[in-house]
Amino acid sequence: AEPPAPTATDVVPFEGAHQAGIATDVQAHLHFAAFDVLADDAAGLAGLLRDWTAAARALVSGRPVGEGGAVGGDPLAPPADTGEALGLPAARLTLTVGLGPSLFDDRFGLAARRPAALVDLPAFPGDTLDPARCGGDLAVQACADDPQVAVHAIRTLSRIAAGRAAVRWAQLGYGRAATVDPSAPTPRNLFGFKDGTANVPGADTAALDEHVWVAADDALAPGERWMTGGTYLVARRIAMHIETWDRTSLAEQEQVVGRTKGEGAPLGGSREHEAFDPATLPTASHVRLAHPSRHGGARMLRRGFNYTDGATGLGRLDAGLFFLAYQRDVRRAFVPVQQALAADDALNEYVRHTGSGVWAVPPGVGAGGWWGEQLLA
Ligand SMILES: C=CC1=C(C)c2cc3[nH]c(cc4nc(cc5[nH]c(cc1n2)c(C)c5CCC(=O)O)C(CCC(=O)O)=C4C)c(C)c3C=C
Ligand SMILES: [Fe+2]
Repeated sequence: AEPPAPTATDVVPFEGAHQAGIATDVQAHLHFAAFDVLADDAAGLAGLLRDWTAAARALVSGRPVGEGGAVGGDPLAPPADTGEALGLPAARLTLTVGLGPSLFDDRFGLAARRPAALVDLPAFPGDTLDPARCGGDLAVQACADDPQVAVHAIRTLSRIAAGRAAVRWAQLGYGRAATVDPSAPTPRNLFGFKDGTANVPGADTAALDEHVWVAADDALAPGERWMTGGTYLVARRIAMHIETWDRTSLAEQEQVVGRTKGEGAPLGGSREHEAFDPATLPTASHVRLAHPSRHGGARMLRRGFNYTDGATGLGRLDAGLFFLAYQRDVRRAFVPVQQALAADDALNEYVRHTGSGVWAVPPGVGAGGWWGEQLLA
């Protein structure tokens, strides 16, 4: 039987000034993958990104990829599409691509095109990073309301990349651990607290222009002007010691975060979205230390997901937050905020950073365009 036609509300437009999957209302599921590029020149890299873009156009509209799709091609050849999303809706799938610092080396002749803002993240006190969960020449964030749709998308892109790029590490996530839609109920992280209350709203174009999108007047050097309209992504896989947290009193939990657990109100207040003075919160509380007032007004768009990856082997669940944050300049947002948190955050007793990456996220794709064309065409 023919798969049902995708409905308009199911399909997030692929083309635009900025890539989809950033200001887009957060979907319920994530499959994130970092890739090592195997192609050995810029033409090979550009070819991969063109092929990925063509596949992405089909995937986000709920169509199978390639000639003949999953079941309509040559019966003696492997199907172009793997088939597990046949009959599933487009599920608001978005695919968002990033280019890592390691891409800007001699392999592709891109050293002079590396944006100054694409810094290698410094080591932060307390980091316990696993190199097998760090870095990547490329990253793809697939978000969808159906986990199988997100997994099909990453599987398809990695299949198309055969011989040109290989998955370095990947992460599944669920439960929209942060929201960008202030009118939606704020989702909760695995510590049971609302997460995303003070986020940059995805519909607030002025705030996005100020805090998320790279602007033409960002003093970009000639070689890095391709980033205009783009943004920078930081990913951190943060293990949360939920068993320790679950033995902590409610009062202590609220002191650690700086907000109430039920309503999500700032401590001393009563409503989630009310204004507050961070100086009135406990000194080492997470919200006080992360607050823009301590960081020159810098904000980031948080788009993290909860994860649960089985058990640690030490009788604990391997669970946490796959923190994703988009910002105009990591040197002004993630880096100073994480420096403050790593030094003093009361939450540190309960969390460990185990994976990390930073990527330049090129601007959106126009009609007939492809990911990264501003850099590689
Ligand atoms: C470096 C940036 C941040 C990391 C890493 C981070 C980890 C982290 N956060 C929570 C839980 C909450 N965070 C909240 C607010 C909040 N967090 C950051 C930054 C990082 N968090 C910012 C900038 C803010 C907003 C501060 C503000 O402007 O008020 C909250 C409160 C609700 C909300 O506003 O979203 C919670 C809860 C966990 C559990 C965690 C690591 C596992
Ligand atoms: Fe936080």
